[in-house]
Amino acid sequence: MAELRVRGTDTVLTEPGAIKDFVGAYGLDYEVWNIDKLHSEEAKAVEADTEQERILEVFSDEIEALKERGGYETADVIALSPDTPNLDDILAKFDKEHEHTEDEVRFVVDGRGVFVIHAPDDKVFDVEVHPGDLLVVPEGTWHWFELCEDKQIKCIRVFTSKDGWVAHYREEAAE
Ligand SMILES: CSCCC(=O)C(=O)O
Ligand SMILES: [Fe+2]
Ligand code: NI
Repeated sequence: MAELRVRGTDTVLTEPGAIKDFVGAYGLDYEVWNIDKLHSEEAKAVEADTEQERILEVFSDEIEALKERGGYETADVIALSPDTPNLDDILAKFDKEHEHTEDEVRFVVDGRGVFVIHAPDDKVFDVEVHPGDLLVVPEGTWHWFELCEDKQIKCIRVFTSKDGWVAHYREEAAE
């Protein structure tokens, strides 16, 4: 389950309902999917050419419902680890404050990471996400992303349009 920490305060939320309510006030969405599905006999029997395809198949019901709800079109799986080539270059795209012109929809399959949200009221809060956590950061929300010390995450990403995922950095906006 996720852990939400409000910077500069003692506020730490771990109860999914409390996290959902807190982020909901800023237009974000948080929910928990049954990650155990991935390790079920049924999931293991899923015919797929790649692990990514198997993951997308196992969670196809949840993904389709999400697409329906949010008007999203496509989904893929991103996996980052210390073995990822050019990991630092990839992380450098995520770890500076930025926004997107479409929602950022991430479901954690393995590992963990921290989405740092810079809210319009200047509150800054960390949402550390773990396997089973779904977080939707709505378009236009200023945020950044960091891996934890284990530098490992595997996420389903759901997009409105693949080229929608372009980061618009705060510096650009300041120009
Ligand atoms: C593992 S998803 C990385 C975070 C991201 O896509 C973003 O911040 O735009
Ligand atoms: Fe982002
Ligand atoms: Ni957890």
